[in-house]
Amino acid sequence: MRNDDAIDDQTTGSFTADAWQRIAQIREKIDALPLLEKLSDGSLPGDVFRHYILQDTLYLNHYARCLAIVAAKAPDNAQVMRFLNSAQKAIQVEQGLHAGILARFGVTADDVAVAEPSPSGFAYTSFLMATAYHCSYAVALSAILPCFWIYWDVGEAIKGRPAAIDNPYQSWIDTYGDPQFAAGAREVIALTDSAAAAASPTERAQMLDVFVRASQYEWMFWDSAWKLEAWPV
Ligand SMILES: Cc1ncc(CO)c(N)n1
Ligand SMILES: Cc1ncsc1CCO
Repeated sequence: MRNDDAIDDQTTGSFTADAWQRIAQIREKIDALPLLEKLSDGSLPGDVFRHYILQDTLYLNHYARCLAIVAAKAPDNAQVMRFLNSAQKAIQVEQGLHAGILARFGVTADDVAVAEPSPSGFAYTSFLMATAYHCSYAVALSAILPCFWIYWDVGEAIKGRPAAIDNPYQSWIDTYGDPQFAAGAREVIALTDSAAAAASPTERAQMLDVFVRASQYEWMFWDSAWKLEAWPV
């Protein structure tokens, strides 16, 4: 598979190579999601994408803050700047890509301001926030990694399929298929490996736990959009 080749080059036997292997089943299930198949051929129902993008706007809002917390915990200035830069980019995606798409769907800034997170979205961001605040740099880093890595992987997978003409979701595909997004993900992978190399066995076990949990939430986030998930009461 596409990302497994990239890993073989740079990270064989590393923490991230093991972690990536550990979530192989989750990745297969992500690859099989009808939402992604229909997003890549342009046939995804508008209400599903609208639900997804609105939820993802709330998600990126929290995710940017998690990146800022990770930046604050970083052991050196280069890593502080790396994550402050990512936090900024996440907000730019929210205000650029998402605002443009939401406007097309007739969703206003006021609608976004009062939107409620879905149960799955709320669980994912709550987990990331708690981990970023409460845990060490290495563990927090491992929790935020699947967000980069899985989207890089999905972006590559969609790019590898024949492009649909006039796909209404092309701007989304271009964002995550961008080589710059891939480069950012690779950097975070390398930093996570450095942090893991310096971590105790207990801390490394925690790193793996949060990596797997975040990956489960990545699958749930898409699945919940597909089901237009809302609070049952
Ligand atoms: C839920 C989710 N995970 C990852 C990304 C990639 O940034 C995103 N936009 N949303
Ligand atoms: C992870 C992530 N997702 C959208 S923007 C961003 C930060 C890219 O550096």
